[in-house]
Amino acid sequence: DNLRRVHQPIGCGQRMLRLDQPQVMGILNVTPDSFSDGGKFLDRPETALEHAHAMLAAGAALIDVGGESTRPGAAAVWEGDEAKRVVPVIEALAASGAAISIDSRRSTVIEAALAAGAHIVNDVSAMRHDPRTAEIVAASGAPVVLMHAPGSDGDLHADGEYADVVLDVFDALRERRDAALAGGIAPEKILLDPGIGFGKSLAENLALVNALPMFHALGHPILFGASRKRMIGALSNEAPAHQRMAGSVMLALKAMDAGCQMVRVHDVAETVQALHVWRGLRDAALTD
Ligand SMILES: Nc1nc2ncc(COP(=O)(O)O)nc2c(=O)[nH]1
Repeated sequence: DNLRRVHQPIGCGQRMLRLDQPQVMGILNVTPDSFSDGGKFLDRPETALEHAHAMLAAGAALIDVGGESTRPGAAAVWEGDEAKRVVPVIEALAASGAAISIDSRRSTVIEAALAAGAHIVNDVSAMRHDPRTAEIVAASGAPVVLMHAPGSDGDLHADGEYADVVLDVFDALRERRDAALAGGIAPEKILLDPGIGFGKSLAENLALVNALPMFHALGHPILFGASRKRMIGALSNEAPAHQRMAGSVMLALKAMDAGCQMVRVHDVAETVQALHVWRGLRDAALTD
């Protein structure tokens, strides 16, 4: 039933999001300082909505709305302000029929986002930051992304101490999955994410990317997010964040080749175009 679970669609409001084809999640950071697109959308919500609709038109299956930058060293934002940033955008997007995930670690923000029309919860702390989150997610029936970050509940970028980063992240995700099940969240509502760039060195991030197929053994859809992250800059003569598109697309394809069900990206049009080529090549490999 693991195989069945990872291939069955997940609920997105009245619609279902198919996971038997890789899906593209478009990033909408409504924050002053997210590391690669900070500040563009915070002070003018209409530009945020335009950008979201452009990503949907370019083929994003859903929009991931975040109001707190998770960049290393980012200033903490009061949860009330975080909610004020994301709720209006989510309400407007939901009214237009878009599929939406809320990228937050705070139960009050998650609660407000779900009430505003978000369909999926994307918690970079894997529901460790806020003890109320599991009960809110369970009660809502919303699918939840559990992402690995080694820091304690506060610091997402505390250096992880790994004996073997792949096995340790695998075990940590299994533990968070089990905690979610114990909290009353159905297995088919859980997606997992290795948390590229969160408390991992370049070598550890690369090991995780190369071992992505292993994470299917946990029996849940895998979300992969490396878009514009520092590992790309580190591998491509320190290209600044906004110049990491080719590397981001390559990593998204690598994840899709590894069977990941969803990729979280800034550059949607380019990723979707690459996905079409990837699908063409894959389908050509199959003879009738
Ligand atoms: N599930 C998930 N959520 C995330 N949220 C924020 C960031 C940080 O990147 P951003 O500042 O570009 O959003 N990365 C992830 C990620 O890799 N996976």
